[in-house]
Amino acid sequence: MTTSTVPAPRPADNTAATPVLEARGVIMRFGGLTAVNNVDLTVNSGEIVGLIGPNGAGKTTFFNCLTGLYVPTEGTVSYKGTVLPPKPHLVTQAGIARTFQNIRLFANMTVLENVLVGRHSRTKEGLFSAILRGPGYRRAEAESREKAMELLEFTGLAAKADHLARNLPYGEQRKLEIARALASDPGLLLLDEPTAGMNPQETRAAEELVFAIRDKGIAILVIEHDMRFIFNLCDRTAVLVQGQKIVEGDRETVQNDERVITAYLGAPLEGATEAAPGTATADGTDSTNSTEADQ
Ligand SMILES: Nc1ncnc2c1ncn2[C@@H]1O[C@H](COP(=O)(O)OP(=O)(O)OP(=O)(O)O)[C@@H](O)[C@H]1O
Repeated sequence: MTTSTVPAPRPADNTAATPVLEARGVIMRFGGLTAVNNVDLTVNSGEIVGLIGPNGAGKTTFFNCLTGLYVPTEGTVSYKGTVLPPKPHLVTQAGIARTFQNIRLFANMTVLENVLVGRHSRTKEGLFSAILRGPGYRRAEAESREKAMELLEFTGLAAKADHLARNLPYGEQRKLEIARALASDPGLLLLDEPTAGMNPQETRAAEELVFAIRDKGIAILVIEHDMRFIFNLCDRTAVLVQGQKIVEGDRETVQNDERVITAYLGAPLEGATEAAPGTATADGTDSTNSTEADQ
């Protein structure tokens, strides 16, 4: 298996780690298809946890269950000990933010405005006031702008605050999505393929950004097909195959697990030399350049 050239920085002190996210027995069925099958997953404070698996394994569906976009057929999702109602705005208010596999920015709004929209769950004024600059907006404007600019500084986008989002290069659009997610002051950030479509330089910058977010005290759960990214970053990685979590553990545990190798190479193994199209191999090489699917 390929080894990383970049040692993974770890939290200075994770001894007082407490569960931030606890998913218990999550099942999501679509008719006769069980896309997520009885998955348990915990993310502790200070952790970066990876979620990997071949295309169609149920990763994004699981994220959608965690964030209230889908109501799980069975199971519970708790944030800091409280079971969450499956409603996206309540999940965001509770402290979970996410990015999507496909970029979902307001293309004709500025970079700053996009972050301000992400802030609306933490202000009384809300989305429309932020867009229309109504009376309530003025009262909260200074504080929200200050916070948004801080986030743009943090993500390296401050110089482009007044640019239209659609004019940003791809890698910066992904950063902006993260800045917008951070604007809701989350305790847990879910990243769905944050490096999809990025070049190696942008991917490396994204790694740095994820570490910096973790160092701010925000726990992270990340879906990625780029195994180098996952194994550089994550304290633990869970592997989903056909909706089931087949293994969870550190890099060595996952990389050496026969079930993971089989899942990525496909069965039967005899004579198999390539991963299925659109998947990443377990040793960290991609079989195609892009694996994005509309979710
Ligand atoms: N809304 C839906 N209705 C019906 N089936 C769905 C729905 N969403 C997802 N599925 C199915 O559930 C399974 C899991 O899909 P999902 O997108 O969660 O996989 P994934 O692991 O995120 O894949 P990828 O890595 O390609 O993004 C697939 O068979 C998919 O077709």
